[in-house]
Amino acid sequence: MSTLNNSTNVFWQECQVGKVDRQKLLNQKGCVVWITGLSGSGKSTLACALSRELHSRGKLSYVLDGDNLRHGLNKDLGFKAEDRAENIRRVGEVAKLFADAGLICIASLISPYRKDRDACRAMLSDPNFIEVFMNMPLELCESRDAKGLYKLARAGKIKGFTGIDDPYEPPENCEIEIEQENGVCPMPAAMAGHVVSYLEEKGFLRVQ
Ligand SMILES: Nc1ncnc2c1ncn2[C@@H]1O[C@H](COP(=O)(O)OS(=O)(=O)O)[C@@H](OP(=O)(O)O)[C@H]1O
Ligand SMILES: Nc1ncnc2c1ncn2[C@@H]1O[C@H](COP(=O)(O)OP(=O)(O)O)[C@@H](O)[C@H]1O
Repeated sequence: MSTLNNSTNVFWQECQVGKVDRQKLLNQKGCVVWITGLSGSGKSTLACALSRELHSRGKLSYVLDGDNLRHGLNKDLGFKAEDRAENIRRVGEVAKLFADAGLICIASLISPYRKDRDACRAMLSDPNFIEVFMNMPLELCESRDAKGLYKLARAGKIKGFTGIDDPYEPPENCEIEIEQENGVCPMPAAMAGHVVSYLEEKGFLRVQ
């Protein structure tokens, strides 16, 4: 039986130290960089390169990777649509906490359904949710097949695999799109640089 929506008679507790104080301490603004795309599109690679680049600039970030979270927080969830929705909802809530802590939270999940990603966007105030679309062709992702999962999906040994027999709905209004240039995928450092430039331009890497 579901116990969702059972939190009644609970009250919000305020604390004297708030987000603005934490941001001053860190000299940065908390936000969520949400990386979406097919398996093998380079989400984790970008997340790590971005976290490394921010670290080298003295900026505090934390990566929430779909694969990793499914080892703990989300180990009870599978890949049917409602499980993916709950996966995204939970990660959205955790990312919101990290952003409130003043961190640049980097979430890298397939997050294939538009409405689930949009619900996360709605959870945060809009400029603080930066959606990055890894727009890599299925053929490239499948040719990489770092984990051998596409092969298993093609052989029918994994059912409901994103891009094969489960849909991926590309974003319609993402803040950043990473694409191949002349048929070549940008290097990880270049992809990270693209996101860092955006964060810099929008004022997330300082507190005035
Ligand atoms: N059916 C199916 N479809 C897609 N992916 C699958 C599936 N089964 C297992 N995997 C592995 O799970 C990783 C995706 O987890 P996510 O939490 O990011 O998925 S989702 O956002 O809930 O759709 C994904 O990791 P990445 O390759 O890093 O994307 C896969 O390794
Ligand atoms: N920009 C890139 N250039 C070359 N290879 C890449 C790039 N991004 C990712 N890869 C390679 O593609 C594979 C899948 O990348 P990964 O980051 O694990 O994707 P995802 O997290 O979306 O599943 C890995 O072997 C990785 O080294």
